Amino acid sequence: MTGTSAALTPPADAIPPVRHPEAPAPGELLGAHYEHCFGCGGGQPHGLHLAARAGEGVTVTAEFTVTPDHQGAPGLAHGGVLATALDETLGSLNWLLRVIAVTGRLETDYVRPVPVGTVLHLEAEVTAVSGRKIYSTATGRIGGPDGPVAVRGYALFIEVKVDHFIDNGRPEEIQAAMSDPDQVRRARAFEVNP
Ligand SMILES: CCCCC/C=C\C/C=C\C/C=C\C/C=C\CCCC(=O)SCCNC(=O)CCNC(=O)[C@H](O)C(C)(C)COP(=O)(O)OP(=O)(O)OC[C@H]1O[C@@H](n2cnc3c(N)ncnc32)[C@H](O)[C@@H]1OP(=O)(O)O
Repeated sequence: MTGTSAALTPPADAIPPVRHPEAPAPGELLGAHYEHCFGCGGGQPHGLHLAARAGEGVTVTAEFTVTPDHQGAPGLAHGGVLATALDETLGSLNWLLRVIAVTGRLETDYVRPVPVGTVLHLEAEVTAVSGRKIYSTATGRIGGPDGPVAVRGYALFIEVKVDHFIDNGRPEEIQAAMSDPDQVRRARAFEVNP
């Protein structure tokens, strides 16, 4: 069984997403949005180290290698970790819109078990935008980019300002991020929307 709830159905006045003119070219790696992000950061030893690449339009592809650190049942990926992979891939789409957004709702279908050692091939696209609401979907395949679907994700992201993090994040990490020129550059890039 698959499908999404009413909250993930774009309203009638939703519009197609618009790729930002300065979005990375198709094929370009997006890079981590934060060094200590569990989904994409290089500074998390047991993180997913998910690497997303811009696609055509408002799409991305990403790969995630399931390691023994990601198990739920013996030899199988934990469902919450797979949801994280979907969340991270879906979240990276917002960089192509140059919008900072957080996950409001994420729904998942688990279609096939994902063994340790698997490379999960993810693809995601923004399907619609309505005001601050960004609707997107993703699939994760095993055995190759054209292999069988193992997981599907459907999400609603909500646009926020940088202040969302500054006001809510623990001060230690916020201070460290604000002292990191790369992080500040990335945060500023979001703020110069045309
Ligand atoms: C130098 C300092 C550096 C700082 C860092 C700078 C840059 C960082 C760069 C990138 C980082 C960006 C994101 C991280 C990326 C990837 C990680 C993966 C993604 C995540 O892991 S991210 C963490 C998990 N995520 C949260 O931690 C969210 C917690 N949450 C909230 O913070 C609020 O809840 C919020 C903001 C979501 C909304 O709050 P709000 O007050 O702004 O807006 P409001 O409630 O009015 O909602 C507006 C419209 O969305 C609808 N709506 C809202 N929520 C809904 C739901 N759940 N279902 C259905 N509809 C929903 C309403 O119904 C309304 O719809 P309508 O307009 O039609 O009435």
